[in-house]
Amino acid sequence: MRYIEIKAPAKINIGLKVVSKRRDGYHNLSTLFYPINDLYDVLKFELAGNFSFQCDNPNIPNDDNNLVVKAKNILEKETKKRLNVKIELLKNIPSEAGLGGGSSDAAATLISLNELYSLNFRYEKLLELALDLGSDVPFFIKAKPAIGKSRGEILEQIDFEINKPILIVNPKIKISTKEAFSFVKSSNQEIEFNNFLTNHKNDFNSYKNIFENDFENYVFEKYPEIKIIKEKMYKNGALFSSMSGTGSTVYGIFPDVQKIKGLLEELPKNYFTFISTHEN
Ligand SMILES: C[C@@](CO)(OP(=O)(O)O)[C@H](O)COP(=O)(O)OP(=O)(O)OC[C@H]1O[C@@H](n2ccc(N)nc2=O)[C@H](O)[C@@H]1O
Ligand SMILES: Nc1ncnc2c1ncn2[C@@H]1O[C@H](COP(=O)(O)OP(=O)(O)O)[C@@H](O)[C@H]1O
Repeated sequence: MRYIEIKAPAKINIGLKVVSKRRDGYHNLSTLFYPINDLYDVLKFELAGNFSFQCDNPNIPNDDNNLVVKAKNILEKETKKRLNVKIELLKNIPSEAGLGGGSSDAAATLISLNELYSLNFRYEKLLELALDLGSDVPFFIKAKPAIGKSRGEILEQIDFEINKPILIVNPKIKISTKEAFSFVKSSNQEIEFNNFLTNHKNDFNSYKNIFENDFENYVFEKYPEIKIIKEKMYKNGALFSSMSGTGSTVYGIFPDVQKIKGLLEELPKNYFTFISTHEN
């Protein structure tokens, strides 16, 4: 095999509690990661005479600071092999948006190069390498709905599917994850996902009582425009709405696409919007 093309999906966080601050500077989290399979970046890998990397979005780093290049470098260090590969990245997922785009690209690179070069790294080893690249990266190795603990690397996959359309709105406000963590207050509370979902899986209306995002307080106060998006989601019939990750993306689960169309009319035209109907 000389060529691999792969889709790197976005994620949303359904509930995101910052449980406690750790000695290593990171925070323990309690969240449910959910992949958005129909919103994805595309990565192309081709064996070549030397290494090259190209990204179609000029606002994303195209050097060693790109998580794709970092993932390639980590594999070179681990295997002590030069990986002469031509990589192309086509971005669709907004960045610094709480949708995990860069993390997903990094995971897709680990998976693809493992296959292309027959490196034979197993799932557990890939998870370890992924965590060195970022807290969100381990989830994307499988990209299946999972409860995340610790920094996000302790993953419990669960049988969970949202069978309703999800509207994703990004107001193009960039939020640094590091900055958001520096302002957030730890709650010392974990979300009891398994208990709750056993009885309320499809009862999206009841999610708002239990699935909170601890970053909303700080982010909504700094950028009231983001809070307004969530309010508009509910006003237009969302069953559940929340900010994803550290923002600025807000998503809403709706009973039908018709209600979403009404809301789209009300949103500024420069916003990024996407309706996920869960197709691949
Ligand atoms: C908050 C989450 C929730 O899914 O999503 P995003 O909003 O970024 O998408 C993630 O945990 C983000 O993961 P990721 O974007 O990989 O973060 P990292 O590169 O590991 O860390 C960036 C910075 O955020 C802080 N950080 C991150 C994760 C964590 N569990 N505790 C932290 O304190 C640290 O200050 C770190 O230096
Ligand atoms: N492949 C990539 N795609 C997007 N951002 C990247 C990538 N590689 C590195 N970055 C950097 O990572 C940061 C944001 O990553 P991203 O995953 O888009 O944010 P978030 O986790 O908030 O969704 C930005 O500072 C960006 O410059």
